[in-house]
Amino acid sequence: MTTQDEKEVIEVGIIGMGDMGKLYAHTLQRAGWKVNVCDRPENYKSLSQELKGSGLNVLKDGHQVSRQSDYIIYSVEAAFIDSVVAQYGPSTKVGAIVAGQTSVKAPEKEAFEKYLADDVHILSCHSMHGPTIDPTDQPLILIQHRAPDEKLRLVERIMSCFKSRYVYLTYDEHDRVTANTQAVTHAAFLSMGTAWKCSNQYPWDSGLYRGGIEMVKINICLRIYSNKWHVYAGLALLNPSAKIQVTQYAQSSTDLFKLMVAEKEEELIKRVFEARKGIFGWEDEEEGEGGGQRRSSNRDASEVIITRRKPILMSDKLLDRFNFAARKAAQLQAANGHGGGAGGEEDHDGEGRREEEKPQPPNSHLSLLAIVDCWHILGIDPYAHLDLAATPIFRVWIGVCEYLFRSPVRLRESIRAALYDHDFRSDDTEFIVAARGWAQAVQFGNFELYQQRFEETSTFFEPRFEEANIVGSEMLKVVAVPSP
Ligand SMILES: NC(=O)C1=CN([C@@H]2O[C@H](COP(=O)(O)OP(=O)(O)OC[C@H]3O[C@@H](n4cnc5c(N)ncnc54)[C@H](OP(=O)(O)O)[C@@H]3O)[C@@H](O)[C@H]2O)C=CC1
Ligand SMILES: O=C(O)C(=O)Cc1ccc(O)cc1
Repeated sequence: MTTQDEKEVIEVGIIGMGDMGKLYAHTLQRAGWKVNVCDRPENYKSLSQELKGSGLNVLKDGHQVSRQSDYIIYSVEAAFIDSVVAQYGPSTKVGAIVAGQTSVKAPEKEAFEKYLADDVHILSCHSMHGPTIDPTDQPLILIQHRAPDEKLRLVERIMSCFKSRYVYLTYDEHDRVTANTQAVTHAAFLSMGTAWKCSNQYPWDSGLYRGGIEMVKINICLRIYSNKWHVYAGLALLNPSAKIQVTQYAQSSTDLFKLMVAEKEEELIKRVFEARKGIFGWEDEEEGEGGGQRRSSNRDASEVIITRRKPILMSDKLLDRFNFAARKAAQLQAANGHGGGAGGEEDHDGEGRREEEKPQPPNSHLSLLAIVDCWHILGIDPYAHLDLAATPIFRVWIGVCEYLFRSPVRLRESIRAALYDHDFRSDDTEFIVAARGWAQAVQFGNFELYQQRFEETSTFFEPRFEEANIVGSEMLKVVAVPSP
């Protein structure tokens, strides 16, 4: 049967028409598949109204979707997966394939095994990007858990319209990898946000946060806080591996901070440079660089260089580009009468210099030193994850860490600032408290506590979300596409 013939007979079903469900439903429908969708029964009327004329077949509930679809994707909150599959799973059409979009797979696997009859296949998925990112070239994880190869081929044909890059993992591999890539990365950005909120100061107002790395920290942090808390809570609290990573991140931050306040210079340098060698492979005073093995053909060579060892993800030029995007967004925001700040300061200082020409103040960059230390202690190779399940945010995160660590001069400046520049002490103190607080929230597994922590900070930053999302999108666009 050709794919065109398959489109006549195969029906795709989506249960949960939130952001990801809608992205999937519209993309699949545009590719010519018949798509049955539903949200909660109480949303049936409003959803039917909203999707009138869209070509999507809106049904009342998950029973109806399950009974008539050949490939069903659950796209609901991770915390609800058990109860939703318990409800609709028994209605699944005989021989159908069932998948979940859930960001954490342990509860999904358990629910599918518990509630799905033996005559249905389990072949799950996870798009490694948010609903506003172009799925082209992004990793799309496929998990062939209980299904023959012919069903995998069918799923590949159906999903080909996303133009994503298939990555084949088991359920358990998925959770280990995403704990390393997503959970601990989010913990770092969530901690920055909480720390700034507890200092009761927007970082762009204090004058301490200028320059490309700062732009990344601020805008990605705000991007995360502008999203739905349940996505981050689910993937951290329900992933058995996430506790280890997030706890170590808080521990690494604390250990480094203690060396900083005690001004133990030698010990701090030793620890940071050991982590540098372990993660990036650069010897003590060696300037990390590509080695020029192979260059990406469709990019500026200074932006992405494929090396024998590791790709270089971030350059001065890219960071400058972020600064530029940030200034543009700030101007736009100011023009719209909303102030303007998360994107950077005015174009010129009193001396007529453009922002990027002003000397950049040194920064302890504790959050970056801590993540590299954390990867090193846990034996995580972040580069190995680039080919597997890297989200755009994770790529930006490795990129800025690599940028800081690449130059021994830059790294030593940061260590010096950490030890002797007390301007950052109070923010770093808040950061430690925040990192430990987030680690506890994950250890306790308490959704309410997580939601409360998340919302307290997101409310603080809300006025700047629009601006930060413009800049954040620009950053992710530039770094997001995996190197060929
Ligand atoms: N957002 C992201 O960046 C990504 C999210 N994911 C994962 O995808 C899944 C969906 O996320 P996302 O779309 O962002 O979240 P949303 O909150 O936007 O969507 C979830 C939808 O499922 C609905 N729902 C809940 N219970 C039922 C039910 N019994 N029957 C039908 N629908 C139901 C929700 O309704 P209600 O709001 O009333 O509860 C909501 O509309 C999550 O598991 C998430 O982890 C994966 C990749 C990226
Ligand atoms: O890139 C990130 O880490 C995001 O924040 C977006 C995201 C959230 C949840 C997922 O399951 C996949 C991607």
